[in-house]
Amino acid sequence: MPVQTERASGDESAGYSGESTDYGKRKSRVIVGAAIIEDGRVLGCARAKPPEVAGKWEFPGGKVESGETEIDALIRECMEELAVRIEVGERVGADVPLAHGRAVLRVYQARLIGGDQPQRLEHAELRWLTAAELGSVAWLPADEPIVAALRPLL
Ligand SMILES: Nc1nc2c([nH]c(=O)n2[C@H]2C[C@H](O)[C@@H](COP(=O)(O)OP(=O)(O)OP(=O)(O)O)O2)c(=O)[nH]1
Repeated sequence: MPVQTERASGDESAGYSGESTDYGKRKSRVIVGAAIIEDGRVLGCARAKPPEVAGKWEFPGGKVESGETEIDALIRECMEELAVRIEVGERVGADVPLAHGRAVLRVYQARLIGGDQPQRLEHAELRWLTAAELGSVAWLPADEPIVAALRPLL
C-alpha cells in the first residue's frame, strides 16, 4: 500500500529497491546523473515530465536498477534518453539526498564517444551550457550543489 500511495503522489524519486515491496525494509537508492562535457560546455536537459518538474533542468540519468553498476546505469540511461554512447569519468560533487533520504543523486563526469551527438528523445529541451550559462536555467533543487561543483570543471 505505501508503495502505491507514494508513487501515485508523483514522488518519482522515492526509490524502492525493486527487490522488496516491504515498507520497513526499503533501502536508499542511487540515482545517477551524467555531466556530459564537451568543449568546455555541459549538456543540460529540461525534463518533459512529470508536470511538477516539467521544464526543470537536470543531468541525463536515472535509477540504478537491481544488478546494475552505476556506470552500467549511466550508459543505459544516456542511450535511452539521448541515443549516445559515453565514457564515464570522475564524480562531480558529493551525494545529494533526495526524497527524505530514501534516494541520493550521484553525478559523474562523462564524455561522448564514437562521434555520437545527443538526440532529444525524452526531454523537452537540450542545451550545451558554458560555465557562465549554468545559472541561466532552472535546475532541479538537488542539482544546485552539483552545478556549483561542476562550474570549475568547465
Ligand atoms: N536523471 C536525473 N534525475 C534527477 C536529477 N536531479 C533530481 O532531483 N532527479 C530526480 C528526478 C526524479 O525524481 C529522479 C530520477 O527519475 P528519472 O525519471 O530520471 O529516473 P528513471 O528514468 O530511472 O525513472 P523511471 O521513469 O524509469 O521510473 O531523480 C538529475 O540531475 N538527473
